[in-house]
Amino acid sequence: MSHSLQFFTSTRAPYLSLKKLPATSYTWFPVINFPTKKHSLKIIKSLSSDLDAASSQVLESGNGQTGAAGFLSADDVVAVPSHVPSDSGAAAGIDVDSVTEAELKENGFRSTRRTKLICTIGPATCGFDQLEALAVGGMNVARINMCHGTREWHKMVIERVRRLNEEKGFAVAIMMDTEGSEIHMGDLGGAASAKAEDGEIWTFSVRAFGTPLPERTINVNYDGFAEDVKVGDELLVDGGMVRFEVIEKIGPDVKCRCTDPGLLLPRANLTFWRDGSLVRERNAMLPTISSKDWLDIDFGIAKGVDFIAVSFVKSAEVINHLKSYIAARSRGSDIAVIAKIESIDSLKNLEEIILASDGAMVARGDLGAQIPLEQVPSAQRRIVQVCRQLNKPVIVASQLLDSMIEYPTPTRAEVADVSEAVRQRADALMLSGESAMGQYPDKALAVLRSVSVRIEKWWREEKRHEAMVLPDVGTSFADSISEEICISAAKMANNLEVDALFVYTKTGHMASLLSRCRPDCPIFAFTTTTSVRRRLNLQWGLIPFRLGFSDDMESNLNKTFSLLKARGMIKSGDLVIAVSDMLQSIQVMNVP
Ligand SMILES: Nc1ncnc2c1ncn2[C@@H]1O[C@H](COP(=O)(O)OP(=O)(O)OP(=O)(O)O)[C@@H](O)[C@H]1O
Ligand SMILES: CC(=O)C(=O)O
Ligand SMILES: [K+]
Ligand SMILES: [Mg+2]
Repeated sequence: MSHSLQFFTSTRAPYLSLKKLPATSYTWFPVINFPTKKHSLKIIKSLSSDLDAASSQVLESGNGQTGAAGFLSADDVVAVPSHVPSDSGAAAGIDVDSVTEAELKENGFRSTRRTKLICTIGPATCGFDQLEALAVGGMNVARINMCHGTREWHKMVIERVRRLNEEKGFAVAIMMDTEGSEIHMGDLGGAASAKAEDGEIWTFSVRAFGTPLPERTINVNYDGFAEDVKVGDELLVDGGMVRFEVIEKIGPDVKCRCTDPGLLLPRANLTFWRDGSLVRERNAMLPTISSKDWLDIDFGIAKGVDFIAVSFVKSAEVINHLKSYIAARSRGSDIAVIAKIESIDSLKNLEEIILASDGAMVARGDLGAQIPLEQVPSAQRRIVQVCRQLNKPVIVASQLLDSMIEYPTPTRAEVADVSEAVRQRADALMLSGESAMGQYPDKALAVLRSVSVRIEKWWREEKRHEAMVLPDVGTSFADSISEEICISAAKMANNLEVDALFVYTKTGHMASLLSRCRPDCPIFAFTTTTSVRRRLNLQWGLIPFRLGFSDDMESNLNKTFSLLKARGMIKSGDLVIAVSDMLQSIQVMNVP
């Protein structure tokens, strides 16, 4: 197969494009930014081996710096494979993914994206190439939702993400999201969806049916359902996507009339309301972590997932319990526990839950089914603020770009919602159905990316940061020193307009303290293990590198400078502030 080489013009410069290859496997490099003549030739040659003779002659005569026989000039942009094999991190002694590297080289430090992006993986994105496209598009964390799919399927996704990291140098972390034991519908007997029309009578039942299910019948997972509901209650599917009114109870069957028609999806969440409030009968006693969840958690520990997100957390106790369970089972590797805030109880006990957790998720889908919708934005704002104060990463999730499940562009309202989450400086934004089963997963990710970068830039330029009181979160004197160092270093970085903050951290703690300050410049976080590197990938503004380093900061810095310089990621004269876990000091220096 030969690939044709094309020029097409844009407002900026002529671009070279490689046809017949998926655009996602390429990174666009401006020619002037090729770090060395040797580097550019290597890239060009590795491409040209696939090109037809005429095009490859053109390319082989080019050196990328001075123009190729009149074809390449300093403003041209060429596509290069987004992973250049000879550039692999391990060989060079430092691991960073090729996408971040290209972004740093192309746009400079200031323009790198600070907000992290999470994609829920589903049927639309579980192929290796699809996962790679998401990683190239900026996915920092892949989420698997244990509500859906089989264990075999989850295993396959985890293995593919790990292989992607190993082969292509990414640090995509894996988040496993538990099912939880709230009330939900069954799987619709295998159907992808079912349409409920206005006025139709449907039966909700706890009885076990064979497949196919009787017509207009829905299974409910909670045995006490028929006893707890009353005639006249309102039954909300997925927080109001479809509504029913309970008209009759016949033993285990509950007959309901559809009052708001819509699409029923498998395993959709169910809530029932009486006199305008959510009814919480015995179901409030259901365990947060069900027996099925414990099996899933064992699976997650065995597979070494990076994060476990716990659905419908009600108290700090369940988080503490899970953390000690993980500590006992997975010696050495520590899996971070994320509390999903999606119930009334979790809002009541917010501070203590977040304090006990390693991070939180504003799970707006279910939250909006439990509290009035108009209260969701203020709850989001409060959760983001508490997390930042307590130094825990926070994720804003659900319906960010819901219309993109079906359409290639977002609504203006969705863009405004994403902008607000970025403006609140949440650590991460999450795609759900948009990436799991939508038509345009890559486009949705690209929207999150471009809106994040734009809003972050605007906010930096306008210097509009909300000054937030950052209380002392350390429990020891040494912790307090680290906090003070990070707060001072971030302030100095802003005032001196430095190019980057460097942090050398074994556990990642010092990096998170710097991230909490949300400085203007990016934070290069150097850590010794790949697992800490992956975990740091959830936190605002951190560019995680894996690097072997010692307690001698002088030699660490020299090593870092020479490695990053060799790869064109920093240059002589760049102003850097360095802090470390080992040495409690702040160093300000120009790259030699
Ligand atoms: N592994 C999967 N297999 C099939 N479909 C999936 C999978 N993961 C997600 N989906 C689809 O994407 C939709 C949105 O995903 P999402 O993770 O938000 O689930 P959810 O059912 O809304 O539950 P949750 O409240 O836990 O987020 C789901 O309703 C489902 O249709
Ligand atoms: C993400 C999730 O669980 C929710 O929004 O409900
Ligand atoms: K879930
Ligand atoms: Mg939920």
